[in-house]
Amino acid sequence: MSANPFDQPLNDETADQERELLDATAKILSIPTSSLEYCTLSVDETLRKLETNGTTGLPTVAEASRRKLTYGPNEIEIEEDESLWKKFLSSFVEDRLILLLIGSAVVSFFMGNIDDAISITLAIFIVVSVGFIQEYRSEKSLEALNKLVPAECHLIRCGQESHVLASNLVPGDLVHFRIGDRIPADLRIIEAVDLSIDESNLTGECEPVHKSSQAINKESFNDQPNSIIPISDRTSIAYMGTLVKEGHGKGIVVGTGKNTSFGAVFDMMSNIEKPKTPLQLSMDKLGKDLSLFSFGVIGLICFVGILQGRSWLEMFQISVSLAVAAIPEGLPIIVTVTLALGVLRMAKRKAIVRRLPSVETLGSVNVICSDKTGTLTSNHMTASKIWCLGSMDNKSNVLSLDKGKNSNLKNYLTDDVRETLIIGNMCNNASFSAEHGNYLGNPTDIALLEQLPKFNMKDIRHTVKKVQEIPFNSKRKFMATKVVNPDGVYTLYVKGAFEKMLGHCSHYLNEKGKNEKLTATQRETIIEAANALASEGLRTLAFAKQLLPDSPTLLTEDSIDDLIFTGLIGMNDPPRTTVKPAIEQLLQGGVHVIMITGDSENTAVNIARQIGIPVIDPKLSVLSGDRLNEMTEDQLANVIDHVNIFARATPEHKLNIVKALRKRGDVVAMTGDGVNDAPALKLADIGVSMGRMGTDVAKEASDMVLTDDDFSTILTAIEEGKGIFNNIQNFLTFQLSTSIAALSLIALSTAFKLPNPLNAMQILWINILMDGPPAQSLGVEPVDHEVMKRPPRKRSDKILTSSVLKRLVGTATCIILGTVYIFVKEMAEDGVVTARDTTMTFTCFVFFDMFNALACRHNTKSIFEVGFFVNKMFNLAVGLSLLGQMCAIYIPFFQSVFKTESLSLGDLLFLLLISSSVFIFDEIRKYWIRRNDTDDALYYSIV
Ligand SMILES: Nc1ncnc2c1ncn2[C@@H]1O[C@H](COP(=O)(O)OP(=O)(O)OP(=O)(O)O)[C@@H](O)[C@H]1O
Ligand SMILES: [Ca+2]
Repeated sequence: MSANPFDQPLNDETADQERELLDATAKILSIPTSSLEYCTLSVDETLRKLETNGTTGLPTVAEASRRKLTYGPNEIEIEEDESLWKKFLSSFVEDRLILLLIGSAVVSFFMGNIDDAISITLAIFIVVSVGFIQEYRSEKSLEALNKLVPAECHLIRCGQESHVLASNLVPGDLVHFRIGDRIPADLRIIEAVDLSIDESNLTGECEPVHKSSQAINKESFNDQPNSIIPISDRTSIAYMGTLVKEGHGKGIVVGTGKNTSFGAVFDMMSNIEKPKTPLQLSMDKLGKDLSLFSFGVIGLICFVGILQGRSWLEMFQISVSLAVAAIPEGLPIIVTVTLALGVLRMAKRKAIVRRLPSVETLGSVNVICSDKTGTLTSNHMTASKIWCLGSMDNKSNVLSLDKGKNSNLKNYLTDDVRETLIIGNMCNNASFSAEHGNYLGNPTDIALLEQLPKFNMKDIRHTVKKVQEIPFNSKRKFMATKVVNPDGVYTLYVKGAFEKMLGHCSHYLNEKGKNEKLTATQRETIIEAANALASEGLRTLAFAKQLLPDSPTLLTEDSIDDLIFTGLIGMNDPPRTTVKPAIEQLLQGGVHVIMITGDSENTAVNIARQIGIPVIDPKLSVLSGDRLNEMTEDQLANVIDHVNIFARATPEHKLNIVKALRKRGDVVAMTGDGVNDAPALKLADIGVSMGRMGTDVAKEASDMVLTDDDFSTILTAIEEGKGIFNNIQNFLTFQLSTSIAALSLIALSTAFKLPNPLNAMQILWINILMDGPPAQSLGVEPVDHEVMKRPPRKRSDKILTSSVLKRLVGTATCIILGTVYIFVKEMAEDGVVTARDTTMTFTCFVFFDMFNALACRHNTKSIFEVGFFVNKMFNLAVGLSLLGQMCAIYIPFFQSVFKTESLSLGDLLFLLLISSSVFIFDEIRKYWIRRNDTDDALYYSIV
């Protein structure tokens, strides 16, 4: 186990890619930016130079607006690098098959087949346009994804503190940041408490960098090239986009938007193509395999055709069009568009996917690990009970604070209660925002400040001087502040988890304000009282203090000892209302739900029971951090099956639990909001963070952000994920069956020495239907809510399962038989192939295709059950396709292009009758599957 879970390398592959990138970034970062200048200036010099104030920020709003005009908003824009036209034109030459088609048009032209030349040119234009529009859409929707989570920050301007969008910042602004925040601009740090910042996304250095307000001595970097201080040595600068891993501080904005180091690298990053998702990769591979196969078949057809003495130009045209049609070149694009549209749909349902591959993984999740505070509960703390040893002496005697906002509890203010409240006040970093009319900061801290008025007490932090702070973090589980009173007396105030604190307490404060030695029985009483509070689901904090001789020595974590215990406060943080039903549904769908919390065992068990996480026997189902420390990874993997709750977990424990689960082959989703969740969020197959109350660090580490902070949104996301996967399977069935049918049709007619049933133009039209709108519309089929009742898909499961293949071959056979029947029947009537014959065959194939598309809208459910009107885009696409087909048959211009002629209404009806067979057969198949309810019905293997 590594001491610092943040610096564990998470993935070797990405590490390699990152390294490459970083070499390039290093170059860019050596270009001077404002941070280079300001890191060597003192705090005062910085303030003077930027004409701002270190406590109140910029003096006037007007000044801020003026600067915004000069420097622009604090945003990094991506510039469009190529014009649309250029992109469109280049797509003609990028595809080799299209080039071949153009070649064949040119050849036709010179051979005097002007008709053909025009038709093929037109077809090429349509094929390329449809492809281009789809690709453009996919790009646009991917771009839209990047804008979904805007950055925010704590700004102090004209003495007012507020929470604003980071884009509002201008140079000279004063900002406040704390553990878990993302730095909103390049800042010159003017105040730092135990501050370390993770700059790995800028420098690649995993170890967080310790930062302070100390100016850098320029002289010591004279040996560097151009005497430039390396970016990682500017320790008085906090860079935009980096993450606060420890402590808190204040800084003055010195660079915004493009004038930041992040802005400089971002420009470069935006030109780098995103890695493809596993699904996209496997689609690419499938596409390649199919191409190879099709080329083989087409080559054979062409060869046999020429041997039979057919016109080589005709064979060439047919082959190339067949290649265009049979090769599902649109497949990867449709997959991307489907993923991207799905992701946008999820965004509307409040789940923002930050990494596309997660969508595929969502359907396979079989374990959800969730942190408690802030995820299952809302992290809106209210101090609800207070207990002090002196005034209340046994555990059942507690002072309840939930008596309404205006209640007066002054009469209960014994000395130990007062001191406990004072510690809660002193050992506190929340601040009041006049603009918002409430406190900003850590919810625990806020809850403590909100109690003061009930006792007629005031925030007295301004009356003392804070000299040192050991900030709270999840590993330490306490916070300490050292202050000096006006009379020169130093006092240490400590608050934190009671297990951590009690060991360091030697005395307690009695109700009269006297220190007394703690006896063993009294310790027991404190533990009992703490457990009693926790068993009610309250988050329990202990409070203690110590008078220090006026020693200037710096306090360390280990030197804290010999404290005076004053009391306990139980905080209420009820579960979110939507959590319980969500967990119920998850359990029903075969997903194992585990709570991992930094809170105590009793609190965790109480909350778990409230939200329906099964805790049958607390001895077996609950594991605490201490016991986790003693276990090896294998032991952990063994017990994890029956453990539902991990309590008093550190960030490292959270990470190890996820690791152990993944090692067993589970597909793990981890949900969390805090800095303590970040490493686990990153390691999980899907990290899910809370968008509103969650920290930036957690959001940064996660794959998905829930914008409404609602745990149950995960259900929606999983549902969409499963739905998207089904849709991809469906349009794959559609595309491949059409492709196989077209290919086989030409192959058969060649083999049996029949004339070609479809000409080149017709094949290209079919290609547009198959690769274009109808296929795409299958990708946006609304989710069937029943997917949630099915078990998760296995990670290793292929997208083309054997049942998909069976269905595909069956459908293709049906289409081939029907079309061949029409062709042979029409031909037999007059013995020669006329325009009417091919028109009939062509129309028959197109009708088949449309019925096939209809059947492919669902893999197991009857369309009558799914409903004909739920997928509007599908109806539109099919409607337009049919309209197009009618144009091809009845409009003279297109008749000459497609070499068709008008059909009678009777003909059309007859064709509809024949082609509906593919739909009817598939309905029968669905009925049969559902009646037998075989594994096939699930389409997936059971986990
Ligand atoms: N601001 C704070 N100051 C001092 N102690 C705190 C503070 N916040 C929390 N604690 C104590 O530390 C404990 C653990 O907190 P931690 O952040 O590790 O997890 P958590 O937020 O309680 O739970 P979860 O991991 O479910 O979010 C809390 O139970 C509480 O006793
Ligand atoms: Ca949390």
